[in-house]
Formats: sequence, structure tokens, C-alpha cells
Amino acid sequence: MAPSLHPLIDNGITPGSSSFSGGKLHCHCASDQVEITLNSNIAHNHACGCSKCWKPSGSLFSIVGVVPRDAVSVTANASKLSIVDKEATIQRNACKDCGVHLFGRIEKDHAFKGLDFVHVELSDEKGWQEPQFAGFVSSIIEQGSHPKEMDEVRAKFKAVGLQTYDVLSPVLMDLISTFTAQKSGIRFANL
Ligand SMILES: N[C@@H](CCC(=O)N[C@@H](CS)C(=O)NCC(=O)O)C(=O)O
Ligand SMILES: [Zn+2]
Ligand SMILES: [Zn+2]
Repeated sequence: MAPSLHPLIDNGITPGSSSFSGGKLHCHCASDQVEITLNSNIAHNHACGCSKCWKPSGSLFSIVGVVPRDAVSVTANASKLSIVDKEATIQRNACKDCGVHLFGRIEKDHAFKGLDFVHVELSDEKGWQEPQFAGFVSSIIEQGSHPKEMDEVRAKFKAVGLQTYDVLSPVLMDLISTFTAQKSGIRFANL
């Protein structure tokens, strides 16, 4: 059987709702779940093939989007959270018991500082922005996917209408490079 990219991708994508304004995320524990409340829909939702983003078991990709950090609060069982890798750019807060990542936060100077990374499949609510593209696709090879399977993986994304990139989408890459340019002193008129 062909490997699953992700349950939210495999059978086609369900569009979100532009009027949706947030909801709750829960970890996978049977009891005392960590609960996160998001007071906003997400943006830039995408499939990520990197080794660091949380993915459900059996899936090759994570689905991850961003939300302003001010819109994120831990509303139950905060004591179960622990940062996976304190040195990483994105400090991924995971449940110590079930391993699910509840939110990833950037504290250092970075183009995406101020945005938290979340997996809205952890929510029962419907209306979250649907995945917009697939990033870090080639990274799945680093986790054991055969290089010869990559055409099939990219074709599957294409079949559900998603572009694939081996880092991020042009919009996000431009944001990162704009940030880097500004840091080096370049000033752009009319941004
Ligand atoms: N090929 C690497 C890529 C890792 C990577 O750069 N991940 C991206 C996408 S999530 C990133 O922004 N990482 C920052 C971080 O993990 O803190 C891997 O699979 O581990
Ligand atoms: Zn848990
Ligand atoms: Zn990732």
C-alpha cells in the first residue's frame, strides 16, 4: 500500500471557512489532556516533510500553520508541556506523556517571530484554513523514504492541488529574505 502523506491530504483537501475565528487544540492523552485555545484562524497552513515537526503516526508529513502568539493560550494541563529542543529556532512545546506538539514558538530574532506554529488536526472544530502547499518535501528522504518514491509523493500533492517545494513557498522565502536584507541595513521603499 502506498504510504500516507497525511490523513488531511490523502483523500483530497477540505476547504476551511474564511469566517472561522478559532478553537481549541487537545493532545492525544486519554485523560488530563493539554488544551490550547486559539483566538484566531491559522495562516500559511502547509504540509511539512522535515524531521522536527510533529506528525501523526503512519504519516510522512506534518500539517502545520501559524497563528499570532497573542492568540495562543494554554488553557489546561500546562504542567505537562516541555520544550523538545531549546536550541531550535522553533521551540516546540510537546506533551510529556503523549508526545504531541501543541505549539511551536520563536523567541530569537527571526522573520517569523511573533507567530506560533500549530497543528489544527488536534482540534475537533471545522473551518481551519486548509493546507496551501507542501514544504521541505525532499527532507522525507532523511527519515527513510526512498529517493525513487519522490516523484510519486510530489505527484500526489499535485493531484490534490498543492504545489511542492523543498524549503518553503515563494511567499515565505521572500519574507525570510526581506527580513535578512533589512537586518543587513537594506531599506525598501513601498513594502
Ligand atoms: N532537512 C531538515 C530540515 C529541518 C528544517 O529546517 N525544518 C524547517 C521547517 S519546520 C525549520 O524551519 N526548522 C526550524 C526549527 O526546526 O526550529 C530536517 O528534516 O530535519
Ligand atoms: Zn498528551
Ligand atoms: Zn517542519
